[in-house]
Amino acid sequence: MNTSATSTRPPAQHLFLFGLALALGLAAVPGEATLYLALAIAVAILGLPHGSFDTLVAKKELSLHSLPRLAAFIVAYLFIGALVVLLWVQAPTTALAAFLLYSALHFGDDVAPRLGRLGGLGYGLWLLSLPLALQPAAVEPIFNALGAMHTGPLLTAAPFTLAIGGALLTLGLWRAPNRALSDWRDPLLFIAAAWVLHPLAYFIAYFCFLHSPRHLLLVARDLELTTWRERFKALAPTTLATYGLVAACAPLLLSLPTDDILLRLVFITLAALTVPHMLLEMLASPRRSLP
Ligand SMILES: CC1=C(/C=C/C(C)=C/C=C/C(C)=C/C=O)C(C)(C)CCC1
Ligand SMILES: [Fe+2]
Repeated sequence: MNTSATSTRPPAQHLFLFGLALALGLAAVPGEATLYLALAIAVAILGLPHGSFDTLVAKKELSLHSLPRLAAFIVAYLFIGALVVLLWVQAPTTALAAFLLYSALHFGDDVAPRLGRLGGLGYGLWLLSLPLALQPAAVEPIFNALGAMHTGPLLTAAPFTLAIGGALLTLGLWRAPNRALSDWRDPLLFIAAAWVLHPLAYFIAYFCFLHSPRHLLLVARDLELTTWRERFKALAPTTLATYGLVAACAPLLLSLPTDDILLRLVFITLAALTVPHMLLEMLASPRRSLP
C-alpha cells in the first residue's frame, strides 16, 4: 500500500459540499437539457482527466521506458475499452449491470485504504443503489437511453443491494480506527442528495467533486507532481487524446436524440475506460508498496 493511500486524511474532503450546492443550483434550472449539457461538460473537464494520469502511472509502475512498450500499453488499454463498448452494443443490459457492479468496487477505492475492501464495496453499493432505490422512475429512462431496456430486475434489486451496502459500510466504519470525517459524513449526505437531486445532478456532485479530485490528488502525490502547472502538463496530452477519440465515435450515434447521444457518450466512455483503468491499478498498486 502506498503512503498516500494509508494516510488517515484523504484529500478533497470538503469539495463535495461545494459540488452538492452546485447540484442543488442546477436543480433550480428548468428543463432537462441544461442538466445533460452540464453533465457532459463537468465530466469532460472535471471527471475524465482523473484517468489521464494512467499513462504516467504505467510508465512509472510498469517500467515502460521504451516507446514500443508505451505504445503497446496504449493499444492494450484501448483494446480492452473497445471490448467493453462491444459488450454495450451486443448486450446493453448485461453491460449496464456489470458497469454498476465494477463501478461500486472502483468507487469503493475512495475509502478502502481506511475501511478495507469490503467496507469499500459497501460504500460503492450504497452510493450507487441510493438513486436507483429512491428515484427508480427518474433512473429508468436514463438506463433506457443507454440502450438497456430490461432494467426491471436491476431496479428491483436496488433496495437489497442498498441494504447489503449499508451493512458492509457500517461494519467497515465500525472497525476502522483511522476513519476520516468524510468516510461517514458523505454516505449520510448521499441519502439526502439521492432523495432531492435528479440522479444525474447527484452523479455530477459525487463524481466531479469527490471521486475525481480525490483520485487526482492522490495519484499526483504518488507521481510527485506538486504544482498545478506540472499536473496540468502531465494530464493534458492523454485528456486531449481521449476527447479526440470520443469525438471520433460521436458521429456513430447521430441517429439518436441529442440527450441520448450525450448520455451514451458520457457513460459508455466511462464504462469503457474504467475497466483498463482498474486493471492497471490492480497491477500498479502492489508495486507502489515496494521500497
Ligand atoms: C448511469 C447512471 C448511474 C451510474 C453511473 C455510474 C455507474 C458511473 C460510473 C462511473 C465510473 C466508474 C467512473 C470512473 O472513474 C447512476 C448515478 C446510478 C444513476 C443515473 C444513471
Ligand atoms: Fe475513477
